[in-house]
Amino acid sequence: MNDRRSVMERIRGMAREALANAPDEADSATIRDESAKRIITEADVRDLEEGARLRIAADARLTPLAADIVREKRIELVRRTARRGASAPQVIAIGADHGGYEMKEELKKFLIELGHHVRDFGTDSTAAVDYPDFAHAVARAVSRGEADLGIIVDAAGIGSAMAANKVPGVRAAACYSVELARNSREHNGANVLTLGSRTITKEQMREIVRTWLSTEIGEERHRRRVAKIEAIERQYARTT
Ligand SMILES: O=C(CO)[C@H](O)[C@H](O)COP(=O)(O)O
Repeated sequence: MNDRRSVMERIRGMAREALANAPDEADSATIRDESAKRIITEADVRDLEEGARLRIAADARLTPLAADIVREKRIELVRRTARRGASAPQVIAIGADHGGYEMKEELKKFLIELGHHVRDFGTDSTAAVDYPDFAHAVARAVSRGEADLGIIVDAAGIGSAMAANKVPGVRAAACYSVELARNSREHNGANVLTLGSRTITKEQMREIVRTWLSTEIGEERHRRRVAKIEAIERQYARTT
């Protein structure tokens, strides 16, 4: 039974990945597709014609020279954005305190249904614990690259965000709605989501998580601002 379920999950995951990678109708006129690259260099753009369209990954960066050529030749960059609900399988670290334990268990089932790999950092019951311990464990996994993203649940979702945001490289956002979830990814590149089990229903949790996972950071201006957040972090980083 478990084998059958895991085969079904893998098939669903592959279908989602294929959908996410399929070209958009609107992209059929794209002259070149460089969406597999994270860095677009001069070599990728120099032979494109004036006004050409170039399809690139949502989080791709352009070297200064490539950016100059794009500007000069008025090349249209078509950034690829993930379709709603169509995120590729990822490793997601999850955690909760006693107030978030039950919702964390629902969340775990939901993430597995979506085809993601879950690393559960506890807690494992409704016995009272301290949320910073669990928020820290999830945030550290994201910071070290042991998980792609993290989701933490406590009663309000606020304390866990505060704790997680102390960990270098973590941008945790407490989201109470689908709109905030989308905004936290598109504008702020949030890599940790915190939820308040007493502020949302299980159905809202699923919609918030689905949206959060299937939204990527958007336009150049948002990435520039996130880079500034990172620069502030570096400014205060201890060297000893
Ligand atoms: O929401 C939280 C942090 O943001 C905690 O879940 C909340 O503070 C726990 O409180 P209590 O010990 O009274 O259950």
